[in-house]
Amino acid sequence: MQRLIPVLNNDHVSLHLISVINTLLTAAKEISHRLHQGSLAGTLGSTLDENIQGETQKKLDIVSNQLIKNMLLETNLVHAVASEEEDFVVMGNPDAKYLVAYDPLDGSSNIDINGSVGTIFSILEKPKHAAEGTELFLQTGDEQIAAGYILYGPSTMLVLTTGKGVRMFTLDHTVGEFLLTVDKVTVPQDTKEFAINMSNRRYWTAPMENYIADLLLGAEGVRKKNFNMRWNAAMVSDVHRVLSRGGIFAYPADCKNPEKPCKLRLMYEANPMSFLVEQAGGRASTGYERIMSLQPTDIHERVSVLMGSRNEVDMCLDYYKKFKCERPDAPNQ
Ligand SMILES: O=P(O)(O)OC[C@H]1O[C@](O)(COP(=O)(O)O)[C@@H](O)[C@@H]1O
Ligand SMILES: [Mg+2]
Ligand SMILES: [Mg+2]
Repeated sequence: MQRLIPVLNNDHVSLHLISVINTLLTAAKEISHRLHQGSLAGTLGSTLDENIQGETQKKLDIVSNQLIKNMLLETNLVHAVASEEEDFVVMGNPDAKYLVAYDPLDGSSNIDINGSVGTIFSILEKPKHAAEGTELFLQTGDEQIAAGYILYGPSTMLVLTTGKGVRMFTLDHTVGEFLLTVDKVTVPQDTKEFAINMSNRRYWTAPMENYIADLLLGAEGVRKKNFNMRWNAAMVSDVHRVLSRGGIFAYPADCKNPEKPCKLRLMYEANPMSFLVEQAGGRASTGYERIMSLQPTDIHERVSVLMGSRNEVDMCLDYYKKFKCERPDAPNQ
């Protein structure tokens, strides 16, 4: 089985970018180890702090964030980082060209129940025009030069794209290396599986309400087939299932809280996952726009997300065209 670095060398990925990715993996191996130790490592549970988005931080959110940030900045190859757990952009080497946006621990409500969690990352280059701080990161998803996630499940996996398809690697704990296990990830175009938090149903807008209602009618309804539902409450593991066997994953804008119509973050959740899904032949949209075409306005902004099997996402988008309604999210909110 091939190791990560020769695979990236074969793809002509620059040595500096390989080094940045490898540094993320060094941090991920440490996070994986701490997760495996569970309560024994003394790092489970919550802190008394909240992040800038008002969410309670788990101890492992903080530990994972520190590990990734410190290791990336120590390479001297990173110009700046933006993290879910950092209020502001953290500057690194002024002469370096890489920008890394990351969600250090995704699905963190799963930590205390020994469920799957992950780390998501998106790598950009410093823009050609002069920019500082937040402004550096305000680039569309199409500008990403690499993106991926590490899934800490029964095995620890890296799923990576550098714009030449998607590959999956599995951490071999005996040698401490990520080995190539799926060379060309392809999302099946059709599916009978959907992933959405059904408890939000009463807050959905008409397009999603009607789309899911038709899925639930199964073989007796207009879709003429039975659908199954899965929800892990960790985007990494829900999208991993979609990349592995197809499906549609949705966290749409809703009317639950007018101050916060969307849950998932554009820069370090939606964009990197969209890059992977599109590179694997799937589709990623807000319901109205292609996610990777959105012009970000803030590093922590949130966005409506529908992604997965191409034909199923297109079917869902037909409902967005058919059922006109007021959008709870203004574009780019
Ligand atoms: O709790 P809900 O509404 O099911 O939301 C689950 C979603 O929230 C998230 O956990 C948010 O990520 P964080 O844990 O990084 O804040 C996603 O991974 C997941 O898809
Ligand atoms: Mg997350
Ligand atoms: Mg997180």
